[in-house]
Amino acid sequence: MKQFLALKDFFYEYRWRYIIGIIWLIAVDSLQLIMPKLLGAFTDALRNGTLSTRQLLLYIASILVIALFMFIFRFLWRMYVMGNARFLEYKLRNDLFSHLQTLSTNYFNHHKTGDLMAHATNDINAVRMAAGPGIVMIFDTIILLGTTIFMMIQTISLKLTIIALLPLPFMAVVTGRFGKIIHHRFRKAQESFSHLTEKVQENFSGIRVVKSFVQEQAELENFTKANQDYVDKNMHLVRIQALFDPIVQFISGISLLIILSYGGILVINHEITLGDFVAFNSYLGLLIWPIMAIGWVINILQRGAASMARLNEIFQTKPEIYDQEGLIQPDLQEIKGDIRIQHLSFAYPNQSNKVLSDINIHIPQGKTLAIIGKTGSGKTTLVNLLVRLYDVEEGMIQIDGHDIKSFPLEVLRQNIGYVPQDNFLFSTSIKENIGFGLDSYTDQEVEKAAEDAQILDNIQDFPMKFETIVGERGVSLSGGQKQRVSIARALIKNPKILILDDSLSAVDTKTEEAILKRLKEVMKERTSIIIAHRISTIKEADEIIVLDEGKIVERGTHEQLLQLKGQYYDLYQKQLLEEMIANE
Ligand SMILES: Nc1ncnc2c1ncn2[C@@H]1O[C@H](COP(=O)(O)OP(=O)(O)OP(=O)(O)O)[C@@H](O)[C@H]1O
Repeated sequence: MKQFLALKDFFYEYRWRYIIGIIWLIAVDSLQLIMPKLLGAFTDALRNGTLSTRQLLLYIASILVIALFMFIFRFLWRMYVMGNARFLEYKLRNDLFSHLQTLSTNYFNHHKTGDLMAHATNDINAVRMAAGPGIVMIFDTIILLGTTIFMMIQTISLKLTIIALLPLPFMAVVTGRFGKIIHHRFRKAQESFSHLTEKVQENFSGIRVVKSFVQEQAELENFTKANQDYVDKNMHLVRIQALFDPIVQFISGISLLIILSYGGILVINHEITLGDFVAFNSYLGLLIWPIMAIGWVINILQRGAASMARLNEIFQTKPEIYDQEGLIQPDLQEIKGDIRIQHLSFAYPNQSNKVLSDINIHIPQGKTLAIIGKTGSGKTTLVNLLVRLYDVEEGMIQIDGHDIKSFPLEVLRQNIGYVPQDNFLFSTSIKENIGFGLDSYTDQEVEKAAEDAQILDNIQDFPMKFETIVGERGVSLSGGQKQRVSIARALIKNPKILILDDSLSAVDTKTEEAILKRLKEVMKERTSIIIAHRISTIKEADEIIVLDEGKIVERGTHEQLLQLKGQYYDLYQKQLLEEMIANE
């Protein structure tokens, strides 16, 4: 249970709510104990024929008042204790989300989104159950068991109590065992459900591929299989749940049988009164729940502890990229944009082969560097290192003469406008997508960024203009429109460094020319890095480097590279030929 130590601050902060909740719980339990005695006295008075109308009314009034107070106190303890559990759930989920946000890209490369979602739902839920119903059950079980048994022995009969309670430990064992099996089967059903939803989600987001490959029938069969599996797992669960109730009823039935037979004899022998017999019966009814709860509470706490252990593991994971003490210079709050890369070599974490080898580049402030090269040659990796999605191990990247690790991470990233290759858009309006990186922005700023990215005309043509919702991952926009919204999102930050990773590949050459012309204007004072496969995108750059298997194999201006008659020249010739054929 040491896993819960991580929550000690929460329990301390909310201790009064717990204490007050438990006081209300004790009040409910105490009132519950009066009921059987009242019933017993009522029965005796009935049997002896001494019950007057006034007394009858008094009994009715007492039962009503007790029931009313129990109603109020039950409401109160639930509000306090269960409410606390909800606060804990809220805090844990928030903490988890904000911690996950700090973790590095590499962490997400190795952890599936589905697993992270499971932590955020199932694990947090299990901890909530332990911190709410779990705690209540512990107290309730102890209080009710202790006091009820005390009342049975003290006010009725020790012998009858011992004999009647004999079958009940079996109930605790049965509940514990059943609880485990039910939980296991429940988990299996949950997993099957996750698989089913994953299938559906994938099918719908990939619906264009499914349709164009005429795979509807095959997909339907896959879905039916997954759906069948889900129903099978649920039937498995229902079977065990259906067995559980009758077994509990059976065991409590045995106790009842003992009371009827042995208690009956005691009444006949005048060792206890008929009222005692009735009261004893009611006490036994009160015991069923706490005894069942022993098994449940053990399961709930075990499950909560296992989930807490999984969450603790995430909380203890440190981000790989962070502001390192000793390296960081907090007063570096500005970036001008002079970039120098020296003897940079890089391999991805836990990989032996180098993706970049001995890279040396200098991009003076305001100049443009273009990177071209085959797929997989390391272009994206190089810019990922510049925005510190990964950290450099060998060699150095400097901005304005300082190692990039000396800049606070936030300053570094705020000053770089990065348009990544995948152009991820959020399923919200175009306006919010463009303003994504800013705390506040005006409509004019959004329009200006859209204009600079040459997307303003397109947006004006949409009926909802900037309020157009782009659909999940931006599906309702064309590839080229998505790219330009992503560029606008980078430009609105007014970055000192702009990085375009293959960001113009989906626009036609005319639009590309227009964007580049505009960008030239916008980026006059800024440093730019443009990655592309098309020479038309990069030929105006101040320097072009050609990457091949992580090494710079050629470098210079467009003209210089053509004169080299190497890879760049070959590519240029090939693209010229393609263009000619396309124009014919
Ligand atoms: N997260 C990663 N973990 C391990 N290897 C990676 C990772 N990302 C990329 N790589 C590998 O690094 C190499 C360079 O990839 P990179 O994405 O930098 O190439 P690229 O030149 O940008 O390619 P493209 O033009 O297709 O975008 C590739 O061999 C790729 O498989």
